Amino acid sequence: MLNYKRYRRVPVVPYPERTWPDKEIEKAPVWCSVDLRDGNQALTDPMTVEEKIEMFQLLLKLGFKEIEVGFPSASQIEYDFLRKLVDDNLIPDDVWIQVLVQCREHLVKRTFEALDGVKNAIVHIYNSTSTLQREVVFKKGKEEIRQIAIDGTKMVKECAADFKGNLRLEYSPESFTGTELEYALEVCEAVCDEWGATKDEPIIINLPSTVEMTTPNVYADQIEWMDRHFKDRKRVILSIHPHNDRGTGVASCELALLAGADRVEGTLFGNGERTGNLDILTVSYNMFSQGINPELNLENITEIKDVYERCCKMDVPERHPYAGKLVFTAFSGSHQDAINKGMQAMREKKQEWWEVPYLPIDPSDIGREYEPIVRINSQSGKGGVAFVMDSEFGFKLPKKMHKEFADVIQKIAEKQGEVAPSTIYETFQKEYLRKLAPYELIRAKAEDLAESETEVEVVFSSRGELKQAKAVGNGPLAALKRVLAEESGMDFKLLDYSQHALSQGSEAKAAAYICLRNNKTGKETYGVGVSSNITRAGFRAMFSAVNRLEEQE
Ligand SMILES: CC(=O)SCCNC(=O)CCNC(=O)[C@H](O)C(C)(C)COP(=O)(O)OP(=O)(O)OC[C@H]1O[C@@H](n2cnc3c(N)ncnc32)[C@H](O)[C@@H]1OP(=O)(O)O
Ligand SMILES: CC(C)C(=O)C(=O)O
Ligand SMILES: [Mg+2]
Repeated sequence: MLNYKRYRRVPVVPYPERTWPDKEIEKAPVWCSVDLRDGNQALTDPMTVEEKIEMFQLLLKLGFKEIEVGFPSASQIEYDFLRKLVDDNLIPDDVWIQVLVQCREHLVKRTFEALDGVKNAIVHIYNSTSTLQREVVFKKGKEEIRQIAIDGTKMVKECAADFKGNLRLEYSPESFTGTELEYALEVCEAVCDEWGATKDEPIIINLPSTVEMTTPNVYADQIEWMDRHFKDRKRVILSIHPHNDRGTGVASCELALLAGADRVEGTLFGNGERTGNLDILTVSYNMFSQGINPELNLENITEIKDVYERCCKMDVPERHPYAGKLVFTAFSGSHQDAINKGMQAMREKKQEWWEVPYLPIDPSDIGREYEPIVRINSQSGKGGVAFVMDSEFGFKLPKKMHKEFADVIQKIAEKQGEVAPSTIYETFQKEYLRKLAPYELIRAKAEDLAESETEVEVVFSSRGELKQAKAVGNGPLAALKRVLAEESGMDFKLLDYSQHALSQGSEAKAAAYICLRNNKTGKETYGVGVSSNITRAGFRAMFSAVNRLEEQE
């Protein structure tokens, strides 16, 4: 039996004054990417300097203005990377470079050496404040732990005196979510005071869920509580740094934004320690899907994914929100049908806003235009097959024909699994366009004899024998029907005819669809013809339908 009794419930914060549940996200926060630090420190194979540069360039392209580039005092690579950014002049003037360091003197000094020449720097210090870490890691009481934070602030202050660029301090009470709120506030206020933070020179107070321990509403309560208890809220930029241990990092972030956070730290695709950091892309695309400008350049998710996979040597899972290979694809019949109808309705209404069942956003808005929205397997239905024929090949099958053709594809799917669009098209050709026996049209001529009287003269092959025949009808198709009824000996009725252009311009082709019913058996079938000449397309469709009827007899 699962030994759940080994675990204790994390106490929630009693905070009935909370206001966040009535709020909405209305604008993007300040984003800070921690890919090159928190993401990088969690990789099996941390990024090389070259990979870090490629990732840095991507982050700039995406529009991040605050980027935590590493922990320069931790290793030579981290140090060298920051130096390369400075020496090669790779940092735009409007970008803040953030670096993480423990509250230890030699590390802070080394960090400032690495920062020499940076125009805008955020020095991020941290120490763990949680009950557990105080006891088992630091073996120190509250006073001493608070002193680590104050001492760290002093160390930064000292080094800052000689720093030439703009400098901002960030302080994180690491493992904030495992810390008593009053105590976390006390430590943060001590840091703010020591630093001398003011409204004009604010400090970043970053409240991480270093380990996600509770449901997102509890994190939101913790953030709102802090937001409303700072002595001087204006001197604080309230930042959050959610992790994703319970798989609810995105929800935690969104609720914490409602609760008053100004700034969000996270990574692309949620890379980071254990189950990762907050996925900034998902939160941003969620905003975008609600008509809010995420203030990041996210038009090409495929490029973002490529760079991420190359630099981090990790794969984005197929079901990952917005980026996963399968997230805009429907396999199941009712979804495909609804998507097909929704897209059609959008086109017909010429509607500006996006509203398609099962597709929260238009995949092409984020660079996902080349992947199929609909893929066919044995769970698919007629709407899906019709969608593929239309979107991939331009054939707008008449509604009544959807089932007939989908039944053919279903049999293939049941035998072999997924059916690729190319196979669907080959089957369509085999079943309709190249259904050339026993009767094949060679050539035909139609001449109007009177207002509703047309004579058709047709040369065709019948079971391999070349034949010629003439007939009159109230239109070319009616006349041709007579020829083929005579030749086949079948009694059939023309139930439906439709056509549409397949392509534009001088090479334009038309597709024609004809539905016949065999009066003896009651069976109905479609035939399809394509030609640059609309009458010939109709004739071909008639031959195709008659051949299919005869096959069924
Ligand atoms: C939640 C997070 O993501 S926090 C960031 C974590 N990231 C990293 O640690 C990656 C980079 N870190 C490193 O490369 C190394 O840890 C270094 C270079 C920073 C430090 O290396 P070392 O001093 O050799 O080892 P280590 O990190 O184990 O040091 C632990 C000591 O620092 C103390 N310490 C840990 N964190 C802090 C802190 N934030 N401030 C002050 N002291 C700290 C510990 O109590 C311990 O002290 P002790 O030696 O008296 O027991
Ligand atoms: C350094 C801090 C902010 C951190 O990464 C965490 O607590 O997760
Ligand atoms: Mg972290």
